[in-house]
Amino acid sequence: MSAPVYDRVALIGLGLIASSMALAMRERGLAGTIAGHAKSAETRAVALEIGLCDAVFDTAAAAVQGADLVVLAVPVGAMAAIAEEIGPHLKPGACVTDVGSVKQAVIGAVAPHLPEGVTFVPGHPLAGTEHSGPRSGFPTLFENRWCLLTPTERSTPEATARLRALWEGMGAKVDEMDAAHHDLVLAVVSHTPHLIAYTMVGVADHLRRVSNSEVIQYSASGFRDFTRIAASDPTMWRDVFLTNKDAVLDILGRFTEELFVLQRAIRMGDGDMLFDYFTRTRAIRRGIIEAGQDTAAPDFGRVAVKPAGAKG
Ligand SMILES: NC(=O)c1ccc[n+]([C@@H]2O[C@H](COP(=O)([O-])OP(=O)(O)OC[C@H]3O[C@@H](n4cnc5c(N)ncnc54)[C@H](O)[C@@H]3O)[C@@H](O)[C@H]2O)c1
Ligand SMILES: O=C(O)C(=O)C[C@]1(C(=O)O)C=C[C@@H](O)C=C1
Repeated sequence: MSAPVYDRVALIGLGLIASSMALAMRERGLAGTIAGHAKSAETRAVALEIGLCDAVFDTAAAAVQGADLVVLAVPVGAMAAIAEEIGPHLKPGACVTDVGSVKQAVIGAVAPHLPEGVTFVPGHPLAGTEHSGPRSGFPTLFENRWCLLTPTERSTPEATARLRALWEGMGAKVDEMDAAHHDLVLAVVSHTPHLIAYTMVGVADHLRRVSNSEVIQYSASGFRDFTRIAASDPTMWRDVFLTNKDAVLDILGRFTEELFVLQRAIRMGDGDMLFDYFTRTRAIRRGIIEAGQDTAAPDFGRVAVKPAGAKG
C-alpha cells in the first residue's frame, strides 16, 4: 500500500478507463476517497454496487465538490459540456485531468471553462480493450503501459509531477509531449489502425458471396484481431475521428498511397518488391519486441512522420 497521492478524487464518467483507475487506486491506496458521476442512473448504481466509488452523484457538479483531482473520463465530444458544468464548483487549488484519446481538441474544449487557481494537466493512458462500461475495468490495465501527459500553460510543474506519481503508482510508464505531436503519433499507432479495422470488417460484411457464418467460422487470427478492434465503442471512436480529423486524414492519405504501391506490385507480379517491403515491416515488429515494447506503444522518437501540412 502506498500513501494516497490525492485525498479526494472525482471520476467523471465511469466506464472502462475510470473503473480501471478506481480499482487500481483502491488496490494500491493511491486515493483517500473516490467520488463518481456518470450520466446514466444504471451506471451509477453499478459503480456503487461493485464498490468502484465511495459515493456517486447525479451531477458532475456535485461529484467534484472538494475534490483534489478531477478526472474527465467521458468521450472526447462530451468534455466541453462537463467542463462548463464543473468549472464554478471546483475547489481552489484542485487539478483537472482527462484521459481522452485526442489531446488538442480536449484542451480547447476544457481549458476555457476552468477558473483561475485550478490547474489542468491533460493525460492519455495508452491502454484499453474493446469493452466499455463500469464492469469492464480491471486494476492491472495500466501496468507497464504508457501514459502520455501533455502539459499546457494551465499546468504547473508540481501538478504535473503529482499526476505522474498517480499514474506511476497505478503501474504506468509516464512520458510528456506536446499535444499536437501526441495527436499525430496517435493517428499513426491507434486511430488510423482502428479505422482500417472498421473498414475491413465492413468489407467482409458487404461481401455477399461470403456469408456471415463463413466469416465467423473461418476467421483466421489476423481477421479475428480486426473484429476485436472493430467491436470498440462507437461513440468513443466517432468522437476520436471527428476531433483528430487533420492528423487522421494526413496518415490516411499516406496509407492509401502506400496501398496503391502494393496493389500495383501485386498486379505486375513484382515479387521482389513485395518481399523487400514485407522484410522491412518484419524488422519493425522484431525491433518492437527486442526493445521490450510489445505490450506498449512504439518508441515515439522513431515515428517517421511529419506534422500534418509538412512537405514530404
Ligand atoms: N477504451 C479505450 O481503449 C480507451 C483508452 C484510452 C483512453 N480512452 C478515452 O477514455 C475516455 C473514456 O473511454 P472509456 O473507454 O472509459 O469509455 P466507456 O464508454 O467505457 O465509458 C464512458 C463513460 O462516460 C459516461 N458518459 C458519456 N457521456 C457522458 C456525459 N455527457 N456526462 C457524464 N457521463 C458521460 C458513460 O456513461 C460511461 O460511464 C474517452 O475519452 C476515450 O477516448 C479510451
Ligand atoms: O487494445 C485496445 O483495444 C485498444 O484499442 C487500446 C487503444 C489503442 O489503440 O491501443 C485504443 C485507444 C486509446 O486511446 C488507447 C489505447
